[in-house]
Amino acid sequence: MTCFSYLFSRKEDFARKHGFDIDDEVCGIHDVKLYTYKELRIATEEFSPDNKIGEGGFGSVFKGRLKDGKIAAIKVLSAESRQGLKEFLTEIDVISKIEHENLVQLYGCCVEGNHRILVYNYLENNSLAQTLLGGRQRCSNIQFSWRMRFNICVGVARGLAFLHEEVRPHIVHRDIKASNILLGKDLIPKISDFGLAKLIPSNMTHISTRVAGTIGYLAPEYAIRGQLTRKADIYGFGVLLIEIVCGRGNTNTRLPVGEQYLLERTWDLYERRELVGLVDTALNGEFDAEEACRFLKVGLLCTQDSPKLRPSMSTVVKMLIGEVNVNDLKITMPGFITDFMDLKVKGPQKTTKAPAKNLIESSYNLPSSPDQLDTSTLSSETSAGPTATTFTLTYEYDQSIETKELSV
Ligand SMILES: Nc1ncnc2c1ncn2[C@@H]1O[C@H](COP(=O)(O)OP(=O)(O)OP(=O)(O)O)[C@@H](O)[C@H]1O
Repeated sequence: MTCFSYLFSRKEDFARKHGFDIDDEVCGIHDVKLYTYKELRIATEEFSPDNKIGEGGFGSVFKGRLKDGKIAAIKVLSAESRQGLKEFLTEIDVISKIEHENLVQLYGCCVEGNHRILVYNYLENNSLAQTLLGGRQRCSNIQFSWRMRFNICVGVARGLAFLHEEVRPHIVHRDIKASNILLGKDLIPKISDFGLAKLIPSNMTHISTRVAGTIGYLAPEYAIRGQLTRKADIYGFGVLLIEIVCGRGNTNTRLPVGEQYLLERTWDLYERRELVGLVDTALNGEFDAEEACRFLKVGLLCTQDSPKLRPSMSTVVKMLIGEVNVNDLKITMPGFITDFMDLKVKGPQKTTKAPAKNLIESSYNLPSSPDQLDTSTLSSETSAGPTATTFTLTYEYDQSIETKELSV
């Protein structure tokens, strides 16, 4: 495959040569690596379906070989950014400078014309959703031993701790889930899609659909009151941690009632002191029971209803590796999104309704009417920046329905 990669050290030369509109301010952003559309077209063989490796809410993802020989995952954002070029490049500049063993590396982007394309380090072993949790649709034969799962959980925790506590300003990922954990050749886990929220225009439905689509990972205070803090990511991490130990997704309606919702089941077995019974049977008993139960307890600590009670990610890392003892800690009941509140998430073009039965028992103290919803704390710690997501919360009473719109 022929391939080209132009990296101009000066954006002015690049813009002049390719005829796109870069003003003086944009030219000040010198660190972002820019790819031409032509190079990416060649790298992906005209964005051939044969090179398409996935489709997410943000758009299609292609595999391609860049001019320098590197294999890349090329993510074509499906709508023009609502941001100006300068804001877009500023965000890309921030994201591409974030480097950590457990984060997917963003190489650069293409911003020619209306195109907004992100170029990432390619990871050959798919996501946890497609492998460990893929069920019958698994696209790999990797056998995840206990030691591998241990390393994956600790790696993801380290990556998230880095985003939360070391990157300045802190980054709230917003969408921690199994499909956003990719595995490299050596099975080192890498978190993808961090920092993307700010790049997405308000007229894209993705931010709205992703809330509905990943509801099993959604912290109740985020789903219900739009409070987005690092604690919402920690909740998502807790769900993921339990999934990895149990080898199953958080919701499986084909299982008998009582076993369908993983978090509910984990709490139930914790109270009965039978946590070990949850560990993935595919391990054939070959695991360290003390470690596995510790991981499940950490998962429960992370998903407690009160965000304040959830440990920080750096503490989670210490708990997982045994530097902080979790056995003496009191664990309170997980927060679930409730059955009687139907969460609808609305975008300007489309309204998406979450399936009614993804909602389970609640310990969450909901306001009794939409008017009592607390909107004062929206995005209180949203270092990933504001977005234009509108939630429509629908309250269903006996005969009537009331709605309240929240902008996050
Ligand atoms: N850096 C990468 N290396 C290898 N494959 C990737 C990479 N990034 C994405 N993919 C593939 O593309 C698929 C789609 O990724 P994308 O992040 O766009 O969506 P998603 O995480 O599946 O869903 P959502 O957008 O709702 O979060 C992934 O499941 C993965 O198979």
